Amino acid sequence: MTQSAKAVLLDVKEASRSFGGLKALSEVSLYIGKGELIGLIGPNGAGKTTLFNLLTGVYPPSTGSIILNNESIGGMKPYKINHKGAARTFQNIRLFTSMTVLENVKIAFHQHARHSLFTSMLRLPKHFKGEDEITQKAMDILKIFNLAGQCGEVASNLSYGNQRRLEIARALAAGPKLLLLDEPAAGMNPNETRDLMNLIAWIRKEFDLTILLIEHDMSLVMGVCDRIYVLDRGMLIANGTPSEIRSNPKVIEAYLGQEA
Ligand SMILES: Nc1ncnc2c1ncn2[C@@H]1O[C@H](COP(=O)(O)OP(=O)(O)OP(=O)(O)O)[C@@H](O)[C@H]1O
Repeated sequence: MTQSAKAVLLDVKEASRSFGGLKALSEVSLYIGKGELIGLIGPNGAGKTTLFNLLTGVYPPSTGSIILNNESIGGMKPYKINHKGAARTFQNIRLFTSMTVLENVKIAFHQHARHSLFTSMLRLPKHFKGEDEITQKAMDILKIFNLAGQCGEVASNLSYGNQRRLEIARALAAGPKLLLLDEPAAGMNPNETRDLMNLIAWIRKEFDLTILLIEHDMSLVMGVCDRIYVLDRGMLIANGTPSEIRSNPKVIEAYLGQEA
């Protein structure tokens, strides 16, 4: 796909981020077209999570611009970027572990719900209607992730694989246009990983999503992504289809360097 062939949802231009003397990202430019499923790979410390942190407002870029849906979001607060349509999951799962599975998803809906604090505080009829609607919507999402049967379970009681799935369910509840998944299959066994990848491909279509996926498992990224960006030591060293990336000498060198 060329950049002009499809509407661009995310456009990153020469984004850099330094931490003290360390340049974690160096003038990275990339785009993601609406509806694409894009992989982001690179050796340890390449800057993948830092890029996610810039895209979701954890840190502002030191220089450069980030455009989401034709709007500049670089340096916005995380909740604002979330409202603009970008939701993420984390490398280390971040659930409300003492809340139930259902509550974890409902919280994300509440952050986007229309009923006001005023109606909630006064417990007006509109509040209860809104609450019922949110419970129903949360249950619908949990069903997709096969977690409805465990909706009353405290999140920390779920298996590791299910906690990862719940985190994705929660991100979806925010109604994102762009879903950023940071190693969603980390710690899963091969069967869980395969199921998760099928699910990601399915939700992409069902929810009309654009997805950026960080993943270490190369065969998994190659199998599911339309295009792949490769970072190494903070710089973008390649961009292409899975087969182009597989045979790219710079990519092979970066990964061999890691093993050495
Ligand atoms: N908040 C921070 N303060 C200082 N240095 C940081 C910070 N965040 C990231 N870095 C550094 O920036 C570089 C890139 O880190 P980052 O976590 O983005 O890499 P990564 O590609 O996600 O790595 P991994 O695959 O190991 O998760 C590393 O050298 C890291 O130590």
